Amino acid sequence: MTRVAVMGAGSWGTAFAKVLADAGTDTVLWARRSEVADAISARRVNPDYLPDVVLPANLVATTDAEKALAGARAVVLGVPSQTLRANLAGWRDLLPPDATLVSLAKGVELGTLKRMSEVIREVADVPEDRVAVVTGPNLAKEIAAEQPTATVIACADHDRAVELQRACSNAYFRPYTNVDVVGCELGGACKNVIALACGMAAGLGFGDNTMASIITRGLAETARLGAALGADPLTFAGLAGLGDLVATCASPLSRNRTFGERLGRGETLAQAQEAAHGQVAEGVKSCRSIGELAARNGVDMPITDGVRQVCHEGLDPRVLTAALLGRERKSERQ
Ligand SMILES: NC(=O)c1ccc[n+]([C@@H]2O[C@H](COP(=O)([O-])OP(=O)(O)OC[C@H]3O[C@@H](n4cnc5c(N)ncnc54)[C@H](O)[C@@H]3O)[C@@H](O)[C@H]2O)c1
Ligand SMILES: O=P(O)(O)OC[C@H](O)CO
Repeated sequence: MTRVAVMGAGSWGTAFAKVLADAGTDTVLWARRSEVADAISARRVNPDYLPDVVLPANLVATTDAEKALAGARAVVLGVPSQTLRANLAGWRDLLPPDATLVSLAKGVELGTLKRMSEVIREVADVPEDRVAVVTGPNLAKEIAAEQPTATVIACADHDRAVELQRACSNAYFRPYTNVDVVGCELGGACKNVIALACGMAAGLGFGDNTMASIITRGLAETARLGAALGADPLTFAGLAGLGDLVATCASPLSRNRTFGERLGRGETLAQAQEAAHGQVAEGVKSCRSIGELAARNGVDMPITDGVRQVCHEGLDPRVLTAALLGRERKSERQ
């Protein structure tokens, strides 16, 4: 792949740009703020998001979207889910014809209930085979520290997925391809909500049995939604499903898990948001859109619904625990 533009110099956009540059791919990183682009150009560091990481010398940073996008074979979108539509609309006229549009975001849009690939197709007016998704157990800070990681590149067009796979394969980053875009995206979006629940459990002082139970039942409700929306059930046993759930639910680096832990310790939504210092915990918004998507498709997602009630209706996490355990008894397969 000749050239890649990464749009968004937050934690993951910056780390993924480093992955591409370390793979030998000609990479340009677009930052919203000139301080960030200047620090990357002058000092090889992104002080706001990855202050301890030295970025590769071959990574170019700019605030000029036109310059970033010119001649790009792939355009990687590294902005938060709920801002993707507006950001992409601003770049639409600059997108190179036939470039692969790649989503890094893990969420479901509020209001439209669309997955990120659906938002991209709609805004950029491109067919599904031009849209890819990168997802999996990918905590940005660990990847930026070059710790070994696998990921999934999902695209309906297998050849495009392989092209991107080549562009980002390096000594510490191993991407697999998958044609199940729906399943991969749902896995990435739903695990943020389940990580909030695991964080709440940790904040309440519960241990590993509780975590394992939430992860496993969280996977069950994610897979139920996937089945209703046409995903391949096996995707949820892979990196985009179980892999990302385990990483996010267990890691103190996860913003979603950390946010949930604060709620579990009794902080309000506003207090937890303030402590997040503007870093995105996608599950806080996506618990609403995923819940609505589930309801629209007649799918029961009790953990997701409980997280929504804690975040947006002030439910006490202890009351949620009692409510989840007190539900009607049933078979594990239901
Ligand atoms: N951080 C991770 O470890 C990680 C890993 C995998 C996937 N993701 C996903 O990648 C997406 C981006 O996450 P991130 O961690 O890079 O987020 P972040 O908060 O670290 O950075 C967001 C970036 O988007 C830019 N941006 C553009 N428009 C914005 C707006 N209107 N509001 C806020 N920010 C705006 C910000 O300037 C910033 O550069 C999320 O969907 C997240 O779930 C993150
Ligand atoms: O920090 P989080 O909770 O957004 O999770 C980061 C990644 O999605 C983990 O794969």
